[in-house]
Amino acid sequence: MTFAEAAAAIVAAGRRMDAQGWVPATAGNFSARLADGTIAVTRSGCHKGFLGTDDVIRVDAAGAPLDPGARPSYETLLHCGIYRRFPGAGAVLHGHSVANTVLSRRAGSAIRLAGYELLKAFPGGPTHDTAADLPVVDNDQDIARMQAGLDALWDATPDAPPGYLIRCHGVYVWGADMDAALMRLEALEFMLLCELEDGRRTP
Ligand SMILES: CSCCC(=O)C(=O)COP(=O)(O)O
Ligand SMILES: [Zn+2]
Repeated sequence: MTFAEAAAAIVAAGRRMDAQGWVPATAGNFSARLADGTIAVTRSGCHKGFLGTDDVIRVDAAGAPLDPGARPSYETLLHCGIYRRFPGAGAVLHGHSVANTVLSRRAGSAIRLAGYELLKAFPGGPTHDTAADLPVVDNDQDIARMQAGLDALWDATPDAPPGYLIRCHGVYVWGADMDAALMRLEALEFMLLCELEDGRRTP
């Protein structure tokens, strides 16, 4: 994928996520892996529903901007951590929805999603009759330290699903390309909203 293609896909993903209310204020960040191993990632601090292609920045695999004056997402190292660990990851999405934020506040170290038809959007075969334990990690303003915790988690759980929640913060999801990442994110947010609604009805 070229930088221009990645930037266009990132801008479109931002509009789509904003339409769902998943990137309030300046929340969220998105990226795509480029053919040469560098990464296209959103600029820090802008509204992700109104991105232009000049709000997409190129960084190296360690997160350093190729243009030293550019300010990539504060959470760029989490994107780099996903690309480093998962060679099949081509795009990463991060959003702050009500469902993922509320559920992560109540959760322990994982949220079990079981029996949903939409689990077919995740690895594990073409069946709903399965479960995914979505990791929940504590929020930390030290992003490198948070990534070190995620690396330890993935070492211990190599079959973890392609996503995780950060407590009281948001979700990260990835896929082979932007369309696959968006499909997973939509499936995951749907299931999380079901869990939230279910919890509201349960006394
Ligand atoms: C107001 S949102 C706080 C930062 C954050 O969690 C986020 O997703 C956006 O940060 P970025 O640096 O990528 O704009
Ligand atoms: Zn965030």
